[in-house]
This record gives sequence, C-alpha cells and structure tokens, in this order.
Amino acid sequence: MTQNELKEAVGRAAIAYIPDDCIVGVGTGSTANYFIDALAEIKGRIKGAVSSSEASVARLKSHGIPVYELNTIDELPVYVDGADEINHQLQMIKGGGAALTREKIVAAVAEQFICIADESKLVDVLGAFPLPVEVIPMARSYVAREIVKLGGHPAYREGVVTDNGNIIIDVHGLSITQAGELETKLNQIVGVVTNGIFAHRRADVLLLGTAAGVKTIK
Ligand SMILES: O=C(CO)[C@H](O)[C@H](O)COP(=O)(O)O
Repeated sequence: MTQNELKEAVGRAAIAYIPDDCIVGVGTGSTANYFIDALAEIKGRIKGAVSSSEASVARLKSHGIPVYELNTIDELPVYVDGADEINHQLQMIKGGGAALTREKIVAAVAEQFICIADESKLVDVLGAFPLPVEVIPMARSYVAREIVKLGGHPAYREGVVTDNGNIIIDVHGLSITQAGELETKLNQIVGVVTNGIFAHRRADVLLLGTAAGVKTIK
C-alpha cells in the first residue's frame, strides 16, 4: 500500500469514533484531509465541525459541512488530527503544516483526541522531525537564542505566516525523552505562542495505518 492509501484508510477508520448529532473537531494536513473527505459522506448525521486551520475550513465548506467558530460551542466530544511523529505513550510532534497553536486549542477543548497516522509516524523517541515553534515575529531572534541554550538548532521557516499572523521556528537536533518538561520550558520563553509537542494533551487513541490494516493503540 502507498503512504496515501494508509492515510486514507486511517481517515476512514476515524469515522467510527464520531457520535451522531455532534460537532466534530477537525485537524489539518494531508491525513486530516482524507478524514474530511470521509466525514463528507456522513455529513447528514453530524451537526458540523470546528477546525484548526483556514485550509481545513475551506475543505469542510467545499463539502457543504457547516463550520462553527470554537467560541460558540461548549462541548466537543472528539478531535481528529494527524501528527508528524507519535511515540508509544501517544505523545506527538505536530505543526508541520504550521497549524500547531489552533490544533492545540481545539485538542484542549475536545474530550477525546483521535490521532490518525501512517506507520512512518510512529517513533520510539520524538525529535527526528524538526520541532515547530510558533513565535511572535518581533521575538524571532531572541527566541532562537533561548532555544540554542536548551540545546536545539533553530531554523526560521522562511515565507510561512501562520493563520494567527506569526512565524515558525523549526528546532532541529533534539532527542525528546522528557516531552512534558520540554513542552513547558519552550512555552515559558517570552515570545513563544506555543510549541508542537503534544505531551500535556496527548492522543487518547492512535489509529495507525499499516500494510496489515489499521491498528488501534490506546
Ligand atoms: O500538525 C499538523 C499540521 O500542523 C499535521 O497534523 C501534521 O503535519 C501531519 O500532516 P500530514 O497528515 O500531512 O502528514
């Protein structure tokens, strides 16, 4: 199976976790896009969606799925999203698509986080994928210097502006064994909006696309 077929399989498998008549939290990226396409097939039994990016809002709307603003809802049973890396504790690195802050916000509201990923995303130790950090533009150089003090190698993601009007610094060279601690430390640097470690709010369920089928890991 190709990587895209594995992504499509997990996008479809996530539909089993969507209750009737609910608003669904929807993530960002190529795997999330397969989920959105599968969601369109059952749109008659959901109320609509809230989303973590303008790109996913556009895709949801193109399917005729109503999109709600997060502040107008008070409960979200489930959030479905991909990951750049996920470990066996279901901690993740996210933000390859620069949507990490809104992803973290929607995930925080959701009762359940369903991560959908092909098997290439499962790792023993997080950090081979450069860790995205969303930063207020004027703090870019300061934050980069602070990241060096923590042992990382920061690289400015040129030409990228987030949906929130900020920039992304990708941190290379990390081997993240204490994910929760590093998530907190990075977020304490003034000028950081948030970083792409999802350890304090990790996934509840991983649907992993493998050649042998979709595996469920809890
Ligand atoms: O965090 C994300 C976007 O900010 C995505 O979930 C992550 O980059 C995975 O993307 P893809 O499904 O395209 O591999």
